[in-house]
Amino acid sequence: MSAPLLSPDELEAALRAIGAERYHNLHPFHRALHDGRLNRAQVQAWALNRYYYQASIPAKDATLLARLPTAELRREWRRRLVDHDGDAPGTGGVARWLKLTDGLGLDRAYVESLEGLLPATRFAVDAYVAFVRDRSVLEAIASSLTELFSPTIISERVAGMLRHYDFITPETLAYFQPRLTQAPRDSDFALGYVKEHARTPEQQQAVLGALNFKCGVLWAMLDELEYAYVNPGRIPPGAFHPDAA
Ligand SMILES: O=C(O)c1cc(C(=O)O)c2c(n1)C(=O)C(=O)c1cc(C(=O)O)[nH]c1-2
Repeated sequence: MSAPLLSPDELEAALRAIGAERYHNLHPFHRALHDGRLNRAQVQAWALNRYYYQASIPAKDATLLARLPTAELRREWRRRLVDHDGDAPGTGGVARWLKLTDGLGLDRAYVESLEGLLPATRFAVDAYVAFVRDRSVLEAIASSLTELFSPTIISERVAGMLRHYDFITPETLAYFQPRLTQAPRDSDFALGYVKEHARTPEQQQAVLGALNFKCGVLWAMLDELEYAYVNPGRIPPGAFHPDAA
């Protein structure tokens, strides 16, 4: 049966339903991270792997920026590059993420070298960048819509980690504070764009597929963190090893 044409609000409801079912706040590794059930080495592994996601976001936004057809859209999207890369050395989200890995006692050169990444982190992040590069502008914009759900998880994470881990301070979690305003601004824009431009059932299904894909990217990263560092705790050869940190 072919998919029905949804009203813009029905499309939004369908997108939100995907988040409610599939967003990575539901993953057991995140639950353990936020509830204080991980040790310092496991938190280090999470931050080290997430660094690759953070560092790749501006590259994925740059590939999309190049394809946006109007100055208005490019102006809107280029803010994301500045948010992540900053406008001077030591500023921006990626630099703030390195404050987190510093605060956890990881060597900065080791983090930036990407040598300790889990294979699935690399595959998942690279797949996200390739998706945004290769799919339609509509799907590329829709794939950023996980950010609709991130303020809730970020609030939970900051409160939970500060409460449960004595090695975490407000300074090390400074990455997250600006995201609480940046993410809603960005996702409101992306949601408005998608509601306006997904006008056929095929386009709407493509948008929903893009969000499903992106939820899978985030979920797959946590699956391998769980497998490697929690249960059964089988670390792939060459990946970050707590004893070596
Ligand atoms: O902490 C999180 O759980 C979380 C999730 C997401 C997301 O849902 O993709 C992003 C971020 N953080 C984030 O910090 C960020 O800069 C970001 C950019 C994007 C994107 O797809 O363009 N997602 C996310």
